[in-house]
Amino acid sequence: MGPHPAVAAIRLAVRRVLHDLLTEHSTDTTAHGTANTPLRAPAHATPGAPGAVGAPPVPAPAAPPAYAAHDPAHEQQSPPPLVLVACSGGADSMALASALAFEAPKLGIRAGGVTVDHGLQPGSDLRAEEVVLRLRELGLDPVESAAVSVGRDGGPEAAARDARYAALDAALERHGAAAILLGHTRDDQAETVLLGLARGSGIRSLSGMAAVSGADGRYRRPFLALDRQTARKACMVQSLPVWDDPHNADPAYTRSRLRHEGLPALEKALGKGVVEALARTAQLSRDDADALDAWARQAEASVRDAAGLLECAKLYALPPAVRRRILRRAAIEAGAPAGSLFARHIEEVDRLITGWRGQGAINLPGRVVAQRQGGRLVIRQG
Ligand SMILES: Nc1ncnc2c1ncn2[C@@H]1O[C@H](COP(=O)(O)OP(=O)(O)OP(=O)(O)O)[C@@H](O)[C@H]1O
Repeated sequence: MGPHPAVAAIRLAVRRVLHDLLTEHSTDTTAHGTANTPLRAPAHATPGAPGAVGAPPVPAPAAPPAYAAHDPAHEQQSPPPLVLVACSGGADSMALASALAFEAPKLGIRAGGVTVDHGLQPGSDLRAEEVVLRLRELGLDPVESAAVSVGRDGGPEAAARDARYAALDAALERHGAAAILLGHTRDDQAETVLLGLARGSGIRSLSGMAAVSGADGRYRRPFLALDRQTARKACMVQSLPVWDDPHNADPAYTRSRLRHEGLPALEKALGKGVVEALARTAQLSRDDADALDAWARQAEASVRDAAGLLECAKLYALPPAVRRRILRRAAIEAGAPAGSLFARHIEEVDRLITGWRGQGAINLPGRVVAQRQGGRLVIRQG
């Protein structure tokens, strides 16, 4: 008898991502002409992005690729690659850890784990140690807990996230890991899309979280197409103890209110498929945003004069979505911090092009100033 369907689903999701990593690794080393390619190319190509929202179900790979650990000459040259799981001890990342522990050895990949102690609740260090023990029990090695101190920048959620990713980056580098797996699910994706929608800042913020992100694609999200219920069920049937973060239920946090009040209300009004539809929206928006970004990058050269200044008449002729992207890029290049640059800022700069009536300079975050001078748009730090 095969595993429970929920366990099969989490394992398949992780297997796909591990296959992608093996494929990329072998392509990288081939492209760079490395003689001692450490990984054998997989026997099949995985269609679509790893864990991509709305990706068609693919059958389990028939002949899994494997790291060539049996090659003695090779063993001397480099150790097997390492993949880490970022685990809070919650259901999603415990399910992820269990699937990684099961799948990685079959592919000759080493599997480890890291848990971050945010130090935000009394006893969080003890809990982190407990997570470490659980990960070790699953057979992961190396496993560590990383204590961070959470600042205040951008609010409590953003500050905790920044500290967490800094610790995860450091763990990846310290261990020379190929990637870190994160347990974000389709439900998390739906929440992220709604938060983006509420910010009113365009399709990039509707595109939610990417299946692959970070420097060199170091972060992977195998569960983006899986629902939270499946991860919970997989923990239950494998008798994995999970920890419910009280922050997840704390109405002081926007995401928690959305999870416990907003989404249930939407589901009640619009029907059960709303989470899936929002996650699909993320993928479609990401594709659209990528295409528009590429268009803007190409168009940018054609709207600059010989001195590199932006020509207002040429900007005016562009579609607004392309023009605003060029303006945003120019503001960031001039020193405006991307995270503080909102749609309303760019709209104001845009009015220097589309609604010109001699208005003065526009102040942007990061002491950046945008002004129109002699038919040119000048954006620079003041
Ligand atoms: N303290 C932590 N240590 C390590 N990784 C973490 C930690 N908190 C979150 N993560 C990673 O980020 C992912 C998303 O976390 P988040 O808290 O946003 O969602 P969640 O649905 O509550 O996940 P989980 O059920 O795994 O806690 C987790 O699945 C995990 O991979």
